[in-house]
Amino acid sequence: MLILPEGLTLQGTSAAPRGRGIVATRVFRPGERLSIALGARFGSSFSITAREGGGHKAECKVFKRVRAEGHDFLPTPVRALVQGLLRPEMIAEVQGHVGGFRRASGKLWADTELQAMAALHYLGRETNARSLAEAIEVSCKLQVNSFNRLDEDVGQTGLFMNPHLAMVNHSCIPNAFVQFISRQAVLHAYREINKDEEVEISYIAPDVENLQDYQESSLGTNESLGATVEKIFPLFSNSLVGLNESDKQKQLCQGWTACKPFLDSHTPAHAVEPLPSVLLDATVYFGEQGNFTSALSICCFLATQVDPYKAAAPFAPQRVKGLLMIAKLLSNTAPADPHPSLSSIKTLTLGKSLWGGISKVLGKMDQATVCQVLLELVVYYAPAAHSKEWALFRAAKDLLDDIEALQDREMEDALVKAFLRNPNGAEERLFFEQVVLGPIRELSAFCFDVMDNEFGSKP
Ligand SMILES: C[S@@+](CC[C@H](N)C(=O)[O-])C[C@H]1O[C@@H](n2cnc3c(N)ncnc32)[C@H](O)[C@@H]1O
Repeated sequence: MLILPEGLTLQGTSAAPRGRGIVATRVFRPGERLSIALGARFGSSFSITAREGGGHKAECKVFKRVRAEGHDFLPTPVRALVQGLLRPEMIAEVQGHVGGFRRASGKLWADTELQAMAALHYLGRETNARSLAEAIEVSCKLQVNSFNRLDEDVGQTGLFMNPHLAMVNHSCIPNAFVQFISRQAVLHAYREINKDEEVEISYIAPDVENLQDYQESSLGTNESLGATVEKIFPLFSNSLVGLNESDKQKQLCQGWTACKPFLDSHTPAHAVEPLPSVLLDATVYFGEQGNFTSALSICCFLATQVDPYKAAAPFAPQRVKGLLMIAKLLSNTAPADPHPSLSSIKTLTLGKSLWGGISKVLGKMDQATVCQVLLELVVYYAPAAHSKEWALFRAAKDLLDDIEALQDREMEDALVKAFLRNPNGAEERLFFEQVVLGPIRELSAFCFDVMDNEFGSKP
């Protein structure tokens, strides 16, 4: 019997077309936490020598068998299944749709069967029709109900299962989303949720850790890319990981060409894939090269022309990340130098007129004030996007401290504080439009030229 947190109730039956679902019994404000759930972390494929303490005793025997066969590694789905079979109570009430898996694709069913056999083998259990059926059911349950996520300790993919969260149904227009904080999963309202309204998350939203069965590709958080802009780029994309510079360029040229139909149509569709992903990859590419100016104009475009359409809530995690990214890049591009030295090859590859245009905007804008406002927005929205424990929240706080320590900014600081106190006041809006939004829009206008310049011009 599931006992849900205050404000939520379980409705429906597993026989209903959508099965059971979670319904709000009171109003939740946008960004408000609906629940914090502890869950079982399954899988997390790992090197056995690295982390085997602290688990279920029976798992030690599994590790011994794996090692005895000359392996030091158990793939995530098999380890997850081993753990699921050892803790059946965690998944007793969730759906498995075994029939659906059997009917789905040959490969999915063959993988599921193979994983079930491997798990039984390493558990030392006999493989007969009954044990195989049990293992297959547990595997299906894990695939239907687990969140696919990275393990922050080891940086590898694992699964997260919580019986409450497993009851949340999918919507392409969700009213809630899940964020992971250490071992907890936090369910936030994405917009206002009314009493008696069903709580729904998107299983396919790229920014939240997705339910595993719907996740074909993920953005991931591979920290190894973080050498350039203090580990912030990896929060965006990892699809170029492992490629050398020339292959990255080639992949981006292909991606940029694939984007052209979306740009050249009468109604440009900037939030439609592959454009957002290609632009994200391009920021990683430019960032790795130290070409922060190009990365900046793309990030400004994403923040103004893409993210607000992909995620309407201003506290949506990707939007908060985008704001911090712009602030970081601005601090890497200041002060603007109208005559870049010959040594700044990456800047010169932009071409004289493009560089001239961007540097003119950088030269006339008040970069410290823009940074300060963006960082204040990050600090304001981060708790609703995630929590105050979010690395982005702390990074923004640290940068804000640096800005506040700057000398001779009393007037600018007062304007920022006035805006924060009353963002809808006429003068304050004007300040935001002219000092912050204006330059960001101007920088975003160079995005396509920057892309054309590096990845091929318009046909
Ligand atoms: C994580 S479970 C959600 C809880 C589930 N309804 C139950 O009763 O256990 C995912 C399963 O719920 C059902 N489901 C979730 N969202 C749905 C939707 N929008 N339309 C139809 N079925 C949905 C599908 O059967 C899916 O495999």
